[in-house]
Amino acid sequence: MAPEYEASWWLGHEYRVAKHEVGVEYGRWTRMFGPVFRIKAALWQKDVVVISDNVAVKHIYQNAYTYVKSPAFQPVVVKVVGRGVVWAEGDEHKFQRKMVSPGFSITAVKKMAPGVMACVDKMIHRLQNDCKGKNDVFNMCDYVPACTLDIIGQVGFGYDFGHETPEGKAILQAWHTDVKLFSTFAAFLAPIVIGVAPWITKLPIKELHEDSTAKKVIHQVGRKLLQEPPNMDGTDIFSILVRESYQDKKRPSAERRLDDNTLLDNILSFFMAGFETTSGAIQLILLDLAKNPEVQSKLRDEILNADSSDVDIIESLPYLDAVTREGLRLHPSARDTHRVAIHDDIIPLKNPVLLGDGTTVTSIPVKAGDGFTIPFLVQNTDPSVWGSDSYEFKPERWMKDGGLPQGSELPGGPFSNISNFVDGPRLCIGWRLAIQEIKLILSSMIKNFEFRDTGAKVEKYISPAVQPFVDGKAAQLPLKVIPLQH
Ligand code: HEM
Repeated sequence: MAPEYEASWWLGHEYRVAKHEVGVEYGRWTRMFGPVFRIKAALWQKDVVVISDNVAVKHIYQNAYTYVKSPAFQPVVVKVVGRGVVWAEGDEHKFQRKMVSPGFSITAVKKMAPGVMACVDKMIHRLQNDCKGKNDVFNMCDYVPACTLDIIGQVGFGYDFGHETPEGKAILQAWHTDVKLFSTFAAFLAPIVIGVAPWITKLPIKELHEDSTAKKVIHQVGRKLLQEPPNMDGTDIFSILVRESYQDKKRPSAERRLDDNTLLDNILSFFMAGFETTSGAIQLILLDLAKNPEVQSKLRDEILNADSSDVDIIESLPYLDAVTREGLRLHPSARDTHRVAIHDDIIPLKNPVLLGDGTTVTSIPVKAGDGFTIPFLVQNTDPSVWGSDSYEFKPERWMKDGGLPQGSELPGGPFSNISNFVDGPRLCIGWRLAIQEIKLILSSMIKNFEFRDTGAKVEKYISPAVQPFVDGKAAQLPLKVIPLQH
């Protein structure tokens, strides 16, 4: 158990976790107590087990229908992302996941590359136009999130959600408001109160029932598109999913198809799960590059030498690849994920755990209702696995022989064995698209600009995904931007 004296009498250890930078408290306690320990939950709820033992975490992910997202938050999830794949559990999840997967296949994501590039070019031109002097400082949060939103509009819908369109403006404005709100004490407390008293979500309070701005916009645009015949050549996710269901409608198929509401809720889920996560990771990698000018110029040399706009060539540049892997390792887009067991089970452990009573266990007995929190950054930066420089940004480790730990020492998952996209039946469906976006955005930015650190102390907090903060203000990443002529 994390030290009792560090817990607030009514907020447990949870508020301490939220008040500190992402991963700091989990990391400190893991160093003190090992990869399995308990913390006190807020409002006198059951203790939560914080677990970064890789074998245990894999077990939790692989048994995704035993370890579910907290049912108490479902009404909140519905409000934000609707009843799509992010919300669904059990058989409904299996069904929806199968139906939406064609939208994220290797072939589908490859075909999205020109759309992604068009949005990246728009952002590059915008930043070039805004650069007046040689040493201008820009808040990257005004540029990168607008670009990743634009990308999801393009690849999700084949629709322009650029920052200058009314729809894009409405979603970005709502996002800025939400980011500020999420970092407040009230936002910390609200989900916990809902967890304790789920009936609160049924109270006749307008704000609890009104759809989010993004939900309204996406459904409005989607309904218009659904009136039209399916686009049989469209490479966007919406067209692919409509086509799939359209073909199903014509085929005498026993399989249920996605109804229009579920289809639109899924598109909404891709927006919400895909735009802020990707933009946060890109921004924090840009900060690493600004703080490490020699890495930045090595990367620029590689990009300029390749001298190519061919997406396949850019995506396979070895140093860009190493920068992407290292950047993601250090900057998971979420602080943690939480699961609740719906029936009794036994979780195996990689390393035995010494209990408070002096006994040692090699597995954890689980009772229905037990809660587990998996801290992403702790998993990616374990010094006993990555070495004493585990917190440092060193892309070279991905390139040199023997620079990487054995796969069996790492969390696992679809990309580089790092924790960012989780694993098992609920692993991030958009991970290939995210990697493509990160590489294409970084390569264009580094080719066209030099980024320098301003000396501002940038910190990482959850709001609701990991965000850069300066002086307690959310969505702040000031960087000196110097346009380059080639
Ligand atoms: C760097 C970028 C990204 C990161 C780090 C990331 C991370 C994650 C994580 C950790 C989860 C699991 C959450 C949980 O179960 O607690 C997840 C799920 C999901 N992600 Fe991503 N994501 C990224 C980009 C994207 C993109 C670009 C899309 C789509 C356009 C997307 C769509 C989804 C969806 C739909 C789920 C739910 C999957 C399911 O439950 O079956 N993500 N993502």
